[in-house]
Amino acid sequence: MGAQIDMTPPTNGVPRYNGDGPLAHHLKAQRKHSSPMAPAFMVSAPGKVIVWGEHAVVHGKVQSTGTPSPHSIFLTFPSQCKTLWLTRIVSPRSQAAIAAAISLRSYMHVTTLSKSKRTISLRFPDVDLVHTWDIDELPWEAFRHPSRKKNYYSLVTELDPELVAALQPHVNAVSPDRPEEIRKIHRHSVSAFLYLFCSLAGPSFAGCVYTLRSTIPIAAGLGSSASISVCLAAAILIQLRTLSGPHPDQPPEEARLQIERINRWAFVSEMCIHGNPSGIDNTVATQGKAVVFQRKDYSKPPTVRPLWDFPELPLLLVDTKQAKSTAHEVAKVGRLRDTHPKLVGTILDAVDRVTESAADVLEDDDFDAEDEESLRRVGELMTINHGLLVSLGVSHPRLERVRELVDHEGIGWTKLTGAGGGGCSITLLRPDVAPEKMEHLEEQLAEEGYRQFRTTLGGDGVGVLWPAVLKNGSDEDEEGGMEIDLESFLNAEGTEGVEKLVGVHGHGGEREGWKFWRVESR
Ligand SMILES: Nc1ncnc2c1ncn2[C@@H]1O[C@H](COP(=O)(O)OP(=O)(O)O)[C@@H](O)[C@H]1O
Ligand SMILES: C[C@@](O)(CCOP(=O)(O)O)CC(=O)O
Repeated sequence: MGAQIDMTPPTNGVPRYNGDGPLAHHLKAQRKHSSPMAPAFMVSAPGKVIVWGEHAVVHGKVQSTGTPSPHSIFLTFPSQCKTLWLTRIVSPRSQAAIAAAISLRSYMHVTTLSKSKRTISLRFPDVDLVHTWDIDELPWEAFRHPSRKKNYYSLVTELDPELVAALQPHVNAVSPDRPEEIRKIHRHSVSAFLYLFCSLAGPSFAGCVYTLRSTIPIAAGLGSSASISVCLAAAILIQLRTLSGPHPDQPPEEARLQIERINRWAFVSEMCIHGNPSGIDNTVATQGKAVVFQRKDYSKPPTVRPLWDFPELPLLLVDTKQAKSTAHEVAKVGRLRDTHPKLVGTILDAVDRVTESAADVLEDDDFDAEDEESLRRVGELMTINHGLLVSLGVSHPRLERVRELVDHEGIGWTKLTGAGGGGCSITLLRPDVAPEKMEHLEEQLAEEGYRQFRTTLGGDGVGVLWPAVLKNGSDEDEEGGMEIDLESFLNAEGTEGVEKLVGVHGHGGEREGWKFWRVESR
């Protein structure tokens, strides 16, 4: 039997670790010193990209109108502060899009404090946020009122305004002297944390420090907020011992149940950050792999169909650093469709066909991520989707430049991802690309001011490192591994340093220590 986090009631507020190998060795050593404190542990969750179907998923089979009519519904995208009035055309179904996890991730380190320390701290250096609250001063009365009290398995689909109000003084106490644009970012992260913490924990919860570092660019359409939301939800649920995994022998159904529990609370955190999120980003960040999502009824969240067996594919992600506005690009496509309804309708239908074909190819039993022909089919569908997005007018010269450079080197298949008009592009890399070609491309991109990430598509979702001990190629490996303490985590240099210190992937693939809920069906 493999190592696992034990669900049976523990003695000191964290799951027990039950297994052999370096982690068990480390824990035994800890027990010998009879430390009353729970060991530090880590959680991690990925960002995401939209691979096929953006814009069609918004405009497909619905027509945007400038002003509301009695037949309109109000569609809000609070994250982008945008609103659209959409009038439904009689349509049996809307169009779909596919979003997939990427290997850029957030990492959260959780340290439990000694019993006498009754404080909770957040340390989020990426956004320059540090704050400590006294546990006894949090608004427990409001959150534990019988009419409001939630359980770890509750499905919460909207925020309770009274609870939001009860948290306000504790949110407003953060960073009072910082400029408003920074305070806004801090308010989002802090509200998400406090809402989850007060909903799930209680006044007797152990004092702790939650430290987060992320390798995902913030506000670039790569799901950074969902990724931190999943980390927060997973960390607190683990501390509450409400999760039995992950462990290698776990059946996929059990693993999916566990991640659904995390996903529900990550969605609550996303609501604190975005107001009315679709739920796609947190779903992808929790379960990893990819999802097909479709908006059938605009008054409800989209339907989401997981692609549990989506393969891991090599990807070059390029950030144009060109600011984009999702609202602007969505409205632009809406206007184009109003002017040329049939033509644009046909293009949007074609995008839908591409998405459908992609799902078919990827779900085909014969698909092999190592096989050139299989990759070519997926790549071509990306190229076609990009061409259709160009014809909708949502590309940008900076995005076209990336495509041009990649095509010139013959390195892979490129498309813009997300709203376009700037933002990021993704390139599916051909197998066996000559290293010098890759180097040349990377040099050119760097020279022209692009930020680039070598990543993979369709990787793991939420992961757990319990306790926070990893083999890092040091002498300590023989002793079971190196303990990741708060200081080394905070001092890791840049995103590369974070990856090197705690990344879920080492150079030779997955790193021993990190565990994932395995959701694949084969
Ligand atoms: N590394 C991080 N540390 C702290 N908070 C973060 C981090 N990444 C994202 N966030 C939170 O998520 C918000 C970004 O959400 P959003 O603008 O939708 O970007 P994205 O599209 O990347 O999710 C930030 O304002 C912040 O509150
Ligand atoms: C254009 C659209 O289809 C994707 C927008 O993605 P992003 O804001 O770039 O992550 C809009 C949407 O689906 O809400």
